[in-house]
Amino acid sequence: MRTSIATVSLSGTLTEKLTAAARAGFDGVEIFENDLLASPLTPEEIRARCADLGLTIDLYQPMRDIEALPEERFADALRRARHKFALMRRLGADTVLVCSSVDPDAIDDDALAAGQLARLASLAAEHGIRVAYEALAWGRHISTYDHAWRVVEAAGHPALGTCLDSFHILSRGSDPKGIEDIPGEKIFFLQLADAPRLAMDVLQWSRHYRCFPGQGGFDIAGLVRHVLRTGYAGPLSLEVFNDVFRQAEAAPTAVDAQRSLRLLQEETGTAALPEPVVPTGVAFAELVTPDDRPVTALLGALGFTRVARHRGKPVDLWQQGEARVLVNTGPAERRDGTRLAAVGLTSPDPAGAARRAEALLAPVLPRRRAPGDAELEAVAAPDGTELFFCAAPGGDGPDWRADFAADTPAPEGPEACRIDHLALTQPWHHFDEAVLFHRGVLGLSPQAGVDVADPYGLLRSRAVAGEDGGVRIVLSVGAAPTDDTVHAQHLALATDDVVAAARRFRAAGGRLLPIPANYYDDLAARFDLPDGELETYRELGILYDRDAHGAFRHCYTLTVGRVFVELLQRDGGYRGYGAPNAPVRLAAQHAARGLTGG
Ligand SMILES: O=C(O)c1ccc(O)c(O)c1
Ligand SMILES: [Mg+2]
Repeated sequence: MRTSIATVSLSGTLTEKLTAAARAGFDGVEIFENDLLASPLTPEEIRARCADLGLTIDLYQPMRDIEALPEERFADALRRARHKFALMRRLGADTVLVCSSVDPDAIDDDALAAGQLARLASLAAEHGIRVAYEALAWGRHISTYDHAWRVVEAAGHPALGTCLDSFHILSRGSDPKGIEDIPGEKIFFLQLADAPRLAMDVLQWSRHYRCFPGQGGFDIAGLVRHVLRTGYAGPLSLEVFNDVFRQAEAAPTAVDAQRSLRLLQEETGTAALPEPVVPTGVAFAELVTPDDRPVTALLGALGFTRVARHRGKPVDLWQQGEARVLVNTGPAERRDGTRLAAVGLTSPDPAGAARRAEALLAPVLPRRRAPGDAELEAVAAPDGTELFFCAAPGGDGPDWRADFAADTPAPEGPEACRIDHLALTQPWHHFDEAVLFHRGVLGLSPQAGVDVADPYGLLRSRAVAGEDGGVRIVLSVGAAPTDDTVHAQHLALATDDVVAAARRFRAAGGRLLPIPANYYDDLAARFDLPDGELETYRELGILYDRDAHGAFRHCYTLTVGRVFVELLQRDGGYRGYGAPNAPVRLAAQHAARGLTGG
């Protein structure tokens, strides 16, 4: 199906919006009147720009407060309409959206509304224009889609149809099944927006919190299926009023928008994508650093050993148990402090995973490889993290480990150690995009989001995970401006005995994040822990949590550059990430600023 986007969904000037929409692969746009009014381009120039970019103008909008008016006010509305229709001719737009009246003088009389809409449609038809009538969820007398359709049907004019907007329909709790009672050719336009489930005034909710399908709590695919059953053949068009998108750069927002529509088309069976290939494990995490000493001191104290060196690049492989960390001191990376730059994901089908990522507009990374290096498929996540799709050992596809010349066999650790999860801080404009990306591109399932109080702000976080917990990524975003040392990325290592691991780390010279005594006094009140446990946790700075499945113990190293390490132990199938402890951890990290973990 054709895809379209309303210019109001993107930030910038009209020209910037059009360029971003075209580059992201949209076929058309809805031109918002305010964008046109503020543009230095004439309607003819806008039309030419769209044509050059390969975009059709699918809708011009909105026209407000037209129907169910006292006769003298309606005459004035028709005068306005004549001007708009002349403008639309210059623009080359043939469909106008009329939204239901919010005018205090509007009369609660469906016959009057229908009669006036029919007269408006006659005028439109003289200009070769069609009128798509939409019920605003907060319309004065007409606020539901079925009511708007009854009025359109009563008007009985061929140039008058309805515009369905998923937000207005679902925010009111209307049953979208009734859409199937509308003939497809009378649905002149379909606007799609999702939204988080919030208990608030519907106008505020609509104007500030809409998001792209798949990013909120509405069943947009279900609604689209009803629309498709009518035979609707127009575009799927996104109309998203959102305060964050207004501030973000237009180009990535347009890509996020197009990705959301591709996923929606897959879900509704209107377009196919390469099958999702869910990663089964973390093959490695890669740290880039301008100075490897603090990082290698940290890894050494944690029990890692340098086991191999890349044959052609300044990259070392450090290993402990099943946890593998690459330390990259490559010259290209010298500008930034130490950070988690790449993740190797074990994939049952690396080439298939890359094909899906590409079809969903993930930038495919140029291969920085020397002749003879394994040909790894890699794409960039929205935050710039490089994701490498790695074959399982012995599986199909190139083996990343073949690029490394072993210098030491991996030591047998005293207990198992593996990468439990990676926590990646997102640029704050791209949080919802990041969640949709990890779900849609990688096939990971989002868990419930949590908001964590930070002494100086708020941390929003949401985990995405594979079915079996083999891959877990915690996406988070701090209130801007973000403090890199606290809202750093982290690497969480699971062990079978976190107390022993913490003691060994300290004995090897590592420093753990100090946790305030008040936390332990409270822990004693919350949980009846066996004798001696609390004292051990207090001594080491171990935090504790429990859920319906089991217990969780975890502690943190100090931060090196923009990275720190969490040591953790999951018992009895504990599913979370210790969220109740996050406020204390963040406060402790603020208090520890200036101390360094390396
Ligand atoms: O918020 C509004 O006024 C508004 C305008 C036009 C639309 O299509 C819409 O859904 C909402
Ligand atoms: Mg709308």
